[in-house]
Amino acid sequence: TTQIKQQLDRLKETLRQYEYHYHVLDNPLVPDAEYDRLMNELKNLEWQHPDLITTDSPTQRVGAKPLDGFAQITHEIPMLSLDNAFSDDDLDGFLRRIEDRIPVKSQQLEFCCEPKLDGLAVSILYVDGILIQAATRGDGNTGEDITANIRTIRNVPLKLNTPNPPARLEVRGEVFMPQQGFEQLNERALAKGEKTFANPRNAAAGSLRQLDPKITSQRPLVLNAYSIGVYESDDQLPTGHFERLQWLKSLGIPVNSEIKLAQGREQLLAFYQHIQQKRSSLGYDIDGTVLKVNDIALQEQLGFISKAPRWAIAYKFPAQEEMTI
Ligand SMILES: Cc1ccc2cc(C(N)=O)cc(O)c2n1
Repeated sequence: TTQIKQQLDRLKETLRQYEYHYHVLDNPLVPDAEYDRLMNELKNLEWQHPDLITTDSPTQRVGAKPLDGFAQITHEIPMLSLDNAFSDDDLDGFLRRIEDRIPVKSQQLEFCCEPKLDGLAVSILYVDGILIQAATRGDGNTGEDITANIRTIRNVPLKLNTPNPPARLEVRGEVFMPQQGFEQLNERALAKGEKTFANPRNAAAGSLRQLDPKITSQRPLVLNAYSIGVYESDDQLPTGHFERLQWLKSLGIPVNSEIKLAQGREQLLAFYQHIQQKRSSLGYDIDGTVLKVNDIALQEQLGFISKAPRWAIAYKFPAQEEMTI
């Protein structure tokens, strides 16, 4: 069966590369028909040799049966929320509080800037490069085990795209539902006389809280990573947050394409205005931007205020007039 094993490994690795290029690099290598053909070839071969099926196979995204409930998971490192800014003055207060604590003028400081995705924060643990466990943020200290549901999200890799993975890597990110998928889901629900969701965030939350992964698997969910939690490896991580996110992307973890480095107050405001102008054309809901001191050593010096980091701020947009349908 070594012959069969080699054939299975080749098929799995090829499908993983196709998924990486399609979902993470946004640059498909082959037409969907070719991807589907290979996936069916792998499914048939695994059906003939069920004993050779591995948990990281691209065919193993949808769990067998529905759960009775969700187990609780305690986060080794608390998942904290962000302090908010609602005006340029609030942003200036954030910058001043940083300058009060570290001997660096904010004009010289580099920030990692990103759109603030309006979804649910999750934690995904990879051990030796294999997806082992996933949890909701919950109250920041304990969340729900949603591993079976996270596995169904097509842009979440079941195996990291590297020959020497870290012993343990916890990826933190936001799971959201793009607007188009949300509208199609509600149309289908209406047609079937089922309940509709008020907004994409509720739809994403409802989809992740499904006890039956087969239902979650049919929901158009997307993950975008935004930070690293637990990390155990012989290799050091990059010393900047932006560089860490690019490293995650090289491992096959999807990262939002709008994330940029900015230096000083003017460039922060320019990023905020740039994203605000793009907001209606992004294709997914955001409620502002997240601006983080990029240098990890400085983040550690700045630490956290009670529950939110002193080194990051969510600069939110004014509430949009809700469309009354
Ligand atoms: C530390 C932290 C906490 C919550 C976050 C939430 C988002 C988000 N909703 O996009 C992005 C981030 O970079 C975050 N960063």
